Amino acid sequence: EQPAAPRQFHLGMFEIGRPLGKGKFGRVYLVRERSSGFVCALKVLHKNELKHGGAETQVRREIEIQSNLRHPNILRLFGHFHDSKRIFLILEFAGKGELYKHLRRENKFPEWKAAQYVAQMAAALKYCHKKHIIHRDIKPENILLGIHGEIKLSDFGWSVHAPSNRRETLCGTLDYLPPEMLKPGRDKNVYSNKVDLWSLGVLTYEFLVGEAPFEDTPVMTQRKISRGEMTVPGFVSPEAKDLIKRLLVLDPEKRISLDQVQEHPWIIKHCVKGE
Ligand SMILES: CCCCNC(=O)c1cccc(NC(=O)CCCCCNc2ncnc3[nH]cnc23)c1
Repeated sequence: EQPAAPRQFHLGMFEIGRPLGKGKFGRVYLVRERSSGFVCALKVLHKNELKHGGAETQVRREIEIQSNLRHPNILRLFGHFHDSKRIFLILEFAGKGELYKHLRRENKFPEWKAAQYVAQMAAALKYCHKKHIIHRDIKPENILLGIHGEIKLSDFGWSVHAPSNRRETLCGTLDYLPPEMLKPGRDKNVYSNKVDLWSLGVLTYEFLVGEAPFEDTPVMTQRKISRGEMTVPGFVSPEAKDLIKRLLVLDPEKRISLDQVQEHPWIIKHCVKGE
C-alpha cells in the first residue's frame, strides 16, 4: 500500500515541556504532539547563529542522513520544519538521557555494561557503514540512552558519505580523532569508515578506565594519537585490553572489523543472552 505521506509539521502541533539540554546553536525540549499524545524531543536551532557558525551544511547533513536511518541503536529523526528564525528537528526522546553524564557520575562502567554498550555501538555503526555513512564524531557526548538503557547514537551533524575527503574545522575534543584525520596532507585527507573503529576503541577505553587513552594537553594528545601511545591500566581484563588494542591500530586497514568486534571473546562473554 501507499507509504505514509510525509507529514507537515508546525510548532503549534506541540506542547512544549522541560528543556532536555542545550548545544552550540540551540536547545532541545521534551515535547508532546497534541493530537497523538506522542512524546518526543524538539531540537531548536537558530538560523542566524548557524550561519555565523557555518553549521548550515552540518544541519542539512544531520537531517538528510538521520531521517533515513532506522535502527534501534540510532536516535530517530521523525521530521523537521522551520520558521523565519529557527529550524526545528523532531527527534526520538531518549528516556535515560546523556550517556556521558552516567559515565561521569559512575566514573567508569563495569565490564559487563561497557561490553553491552560496545556491542550496541558496533551494531549501530555496522548499519551506518552498510549505508556508506561514516559518523566521524563518536564520543560519549553524542550518545543517549533509551528508556531501557539501550544505546541511541545521535548527532549526525559531522557524519558524511564514505569515502570522504572533506576538510572541516574541527572543534571540541581531539581525544577521539584517529591518526589519519590528524595528518593533513593531500591524499591523507581521504579517510574511510575505519575512523569510526578507532573512535570505538577510544570509547571502549573511556568506558572502562573513566578517561580517554590519549588525554593530555592538545599538543601532547595529537602526538600520542599519531604514535598510538597509550597504556591500559592493570584493572582492565586481558580480553577487554585485547579488543582496545585491536581497535587502536594506527593503520586503518589493520583495525579489527565491526563483525570481529561483535564476535570478540570479551563481547561474547558479556553479551550472549542468558549469560
Ligand atoms: C549539527 C549542527 C548543530 C549542532 N548542534 C547544536 O547546536 C545543538 C542544538 C541543540 C542541542 C544540542 N545538543 C544538546 O542538547 C546536547 C545535550 C542533549 C542532551 C539531552 N538531549 C536529549 N535527551 C533525551 N532525548 C533526546 N532526544 C534528542 N535529544 C535528546 C546541540
